[in-house]
Amino acid sequence: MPDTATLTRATASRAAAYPDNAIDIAHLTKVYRARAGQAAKTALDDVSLTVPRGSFFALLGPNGAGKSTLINIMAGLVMKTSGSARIWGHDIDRNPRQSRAAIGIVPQELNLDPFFTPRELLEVQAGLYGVPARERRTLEILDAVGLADKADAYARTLSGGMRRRLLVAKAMVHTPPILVLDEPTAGVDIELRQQLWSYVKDLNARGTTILLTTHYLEEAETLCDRTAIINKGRVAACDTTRNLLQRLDSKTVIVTVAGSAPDPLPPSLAALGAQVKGAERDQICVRYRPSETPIGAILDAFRGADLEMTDLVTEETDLEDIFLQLTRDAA
Ligand SMILES: Nc1ncnc2c1ncn2[C@@H]1O[C@H](COP(=O)(O)OP(=O)(O)OP(=O)(O)O)[C@@H](O)[C@H]1O
Repeated sequence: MPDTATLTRATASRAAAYPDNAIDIAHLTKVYRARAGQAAKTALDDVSLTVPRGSFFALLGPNGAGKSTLINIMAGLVMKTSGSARIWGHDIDRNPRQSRAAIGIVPQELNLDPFFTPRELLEVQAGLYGVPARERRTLEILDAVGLADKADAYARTLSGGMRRRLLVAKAMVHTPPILVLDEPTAGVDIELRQQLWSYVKDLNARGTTILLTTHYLEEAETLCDRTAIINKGRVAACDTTRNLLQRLDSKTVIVTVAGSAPDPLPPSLAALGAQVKGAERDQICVRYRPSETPIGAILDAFRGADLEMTDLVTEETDLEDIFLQLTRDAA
């Protein structure tokens, strides 16, 4: 039977192998130095955030918010000014090799050597990461991203969507527990986008932690369980996507009426801030806070106004509303 010391050692090594947080960033600041007539630029300003192991995490922010800087620091490509970052439990300063090995990065740019075939590219990449030949999964990975039949085609003959998927494959050769995708679906058509997501979702279901930056907020909303919004180098919000969506406490009800809406609107509807919309002026919209106004009270106001309702829909707040509000508030 193993003794207590052995058990403790085993537990400790399991904890190191499976940290609670895949990424732990504390008080990270990056100032790009002034040069060639350009002033110094603070790209990250005291950023702290954690990405729990196994999560599908969205990192959102407008252009220039600091997302690429953050990713590049994690990948060991950009030097931080201050603060700390741990990748899969490895400090990027103290254990740079281990922290780099724990992460696979799919970059924004389609930077592939045009004279290599996908098979060669993955083999070279596996070599760079020191993956022994017998442990390489070149064809399996190419198959997973739908490129098995292009294994021996020159990269320059691949379409933009295929190159994007090849970059995902390249980031996966060393089987990192964390995959970072920087704007992976920019310029990728809907079908290929879905194919890419089905692969990435599958990776996540099998335990890979995913960090995604995207401009497609609906992608973040449907795929990601947690979301951080960064703006001007600062974290404006970081929460479960569901909590963020509830944060605005705002919904809109749109009622279509027979004929067109009366002008002016009856006082009971005007008091709710109702607005008339639609080419036929037959839609009356009311934006409300569900925590303050029950939907029943709004419907009562419509009934009281003696309008014939022919249709009714409610619209939830989406991530775009939250994103706009948070990035506008900080502007
Ligand atoms: N090498 C650099 N030298 C000086 N300033 C830089 C450098 N790289 C980035 N910046 C500046 O730092 C800020 C953050 O840039 P970063 O590329 O990290 O933002 P981003 O959120 O990734 O933007 P995008 O969505 O457009 O890629 C920007 O103002 C940018 O101009």
